[in-house]
Amino acid sequence: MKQDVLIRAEQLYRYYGENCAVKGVSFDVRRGEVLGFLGPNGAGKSTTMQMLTGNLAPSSGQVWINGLDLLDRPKQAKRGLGYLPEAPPLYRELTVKEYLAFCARLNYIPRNQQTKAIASAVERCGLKEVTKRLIGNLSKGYQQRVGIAQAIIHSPSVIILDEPTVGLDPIQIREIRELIRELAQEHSVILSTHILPEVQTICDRVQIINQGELVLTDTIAGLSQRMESTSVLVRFDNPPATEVLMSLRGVENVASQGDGRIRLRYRPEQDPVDELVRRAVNENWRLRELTPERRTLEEIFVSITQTEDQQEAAA
Ligand SMILES: Nc1ncnc2c1ncn2[C@@H]1O[C@H](COP(=O)(O)OP(=O)(O)OP(=O)(O)O)[C@@H](O)[C@H]1O
Repeated sequence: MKQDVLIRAEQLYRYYGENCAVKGVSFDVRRGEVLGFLGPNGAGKSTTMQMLTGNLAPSSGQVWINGLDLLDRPKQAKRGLGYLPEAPPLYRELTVKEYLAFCARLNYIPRNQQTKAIASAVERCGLKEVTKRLIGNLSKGYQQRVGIAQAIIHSPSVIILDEPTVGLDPIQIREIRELIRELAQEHSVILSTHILPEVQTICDRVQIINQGELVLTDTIAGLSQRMESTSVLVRFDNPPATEVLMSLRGVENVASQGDGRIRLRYRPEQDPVDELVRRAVNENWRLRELTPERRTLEEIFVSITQTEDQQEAAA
């Protein structure tokens, strides 16, 4: 396995009784990468995260962490991993410091290095002011920071965060995202989420899972490209016939919007705007408006994760 692949999942399957929740999921996470694992509720994100962290046995398939087979050598393999589950395992009756000391022991950090490891996690997660407070009395945002601190206390090469901002208020969300970005400078991160902007703002690469299957893997730059315009809204005082617009190179669909505007959809590699403007001038269509439309990430997500019937029902 190449040195810079920190996690490799190969053909992971997981059944719950008859229900196949994860179907043949394979991917790599490389050093320095922030991978967004995106999918609607029930898509199989948590099940996959639990298999990657050794908390749930796959029905079949394999996971390697830093080249170590997770099923064959679970103890050694897990040392390279930090995990923040959807419901972090916090002890509300302990102080932050007591809890992190407990986590340091759980992660087999040698006794003479524990104080340093705790101080570093406290510093990096912005917990300095609250080390003596009971976890149960902290705000949800601070509790999430404590959850992240326990995930990084043993300096793992990969951190897996399952829905880290769910239930937080907008300011806390912004702070936790900022913290994740900082952590990403030293660790590879897998971020499982159903929140699209989270992926856009934090990740380098995204994978979309739907009904247990990976349906898209792309870089954030590639995703931005998919969002580029493939339609344009136009309005003419002297509109040509629909057939004329249909005959423009690249145009696939012409739809009147009822307010005098017309939407032209075209193939991504064949932008018809230059020809349209030229002909509008030459043939006196009296062009009054021309607005390129961008697909939102949300639309791409819906088009990938819903069937045509579902999209029509939602429209
Ligand atoms: N312990 C379980 N027993 C039976 N079915 C389960 C169990 N855990 C999950 N499932 C089912 O497996 C499928 C995938 O669930 P999973 O929790 O992995 O999805 P998810 O993408 O993490 O969704 P969410 O964001 O809602 O947590 C769902 O159909 C769910 O009902």
